[in-house]
Amino acid sequence: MSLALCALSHTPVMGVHQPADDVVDRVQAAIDDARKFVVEFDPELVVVFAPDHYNGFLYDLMPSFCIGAAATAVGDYGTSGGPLPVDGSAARAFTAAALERGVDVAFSERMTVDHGCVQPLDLLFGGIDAVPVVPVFINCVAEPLGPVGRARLLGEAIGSAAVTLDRRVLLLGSGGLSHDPPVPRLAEAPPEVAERLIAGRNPTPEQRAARQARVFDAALAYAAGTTDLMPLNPEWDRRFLAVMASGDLAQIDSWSNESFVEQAGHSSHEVRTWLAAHAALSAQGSYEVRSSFYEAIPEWLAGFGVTTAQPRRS
Ligand SMILES: O=C(O)CCc1cccc(O)c1O
Ligand SMILES: [Fe+2]
Repeated sequence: MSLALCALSHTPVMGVHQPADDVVDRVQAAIDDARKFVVEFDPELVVVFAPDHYNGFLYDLMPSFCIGAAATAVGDYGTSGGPLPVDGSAARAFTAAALERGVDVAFSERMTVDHGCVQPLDLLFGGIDAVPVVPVFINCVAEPLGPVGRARLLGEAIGSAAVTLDRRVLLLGSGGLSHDPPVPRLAEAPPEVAERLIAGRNPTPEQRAARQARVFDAALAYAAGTTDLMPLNPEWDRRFLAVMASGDLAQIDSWSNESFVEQAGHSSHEVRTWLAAHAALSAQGSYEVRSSFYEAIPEWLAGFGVTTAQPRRS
């Protein structure tokens, strides 16, 4: 009956094409601090709210949300691969709680996750084997998306079930903030790309390498200012972080899906993972942000944030 939160951006370009040393040092310090917080909290279960990038969830069947009772990581971008130590009974309890509250979450006994889920586990725990997890997929890229407020309700439902467990549960959000990396979109895709978005599960190593190289190349060009990808939006990012810190999460319900895309890029929808994690934390009562790091890092194609939060001590 104890919750804590860590939310952070993920980016596969980290460690591949680095920004200036002082930026890397500040990010490292923020992650080290978050790791210290997590180690001290000593979670017995980690709920990872994560997006997917057409590795586990494709257009052959695209849910808005999915809770995994068993899961395997694809190991993209050098992140850890293989089976996750999923707590299946917690996953089933969270699913039942969400359904009970009218959030029609999908459920998987064989989920596939990618760097969106695994990078924060690698950064905070040094791998995927350290602590039992429940992966919670939130669709953040595959349009059409439901209204953002639904992610808040999903988080509240899972948090309300998590507080009834007699365990220390870390709520981990992965993604965002403002960013618009070159993720293909079905509406604009030529037939062969559309086919991959619908049915391109398990690419060959060569296909995966080519995709990853395209993202790395885009990052170099973006940092050099030679792309038409939209700029990061630190102002929007700080506004979002302020809402998360305020605890008044329902404010976000009035942010239209179009406004996310226009102001902060298509992949800014990944902040739905932050919203769900904060909403889950609120199930234990009011909370306080313990630490908050933010920096716009074009070299990594990301507005990069790291937040830790805990229930308010009265
Ligand atoms: O592989 C992909 O499709 C996208 C990779 C990617 C790049 C920058 C920021 C992200 O959050 C991200 O996920
Ligand atoms: Fe992402």
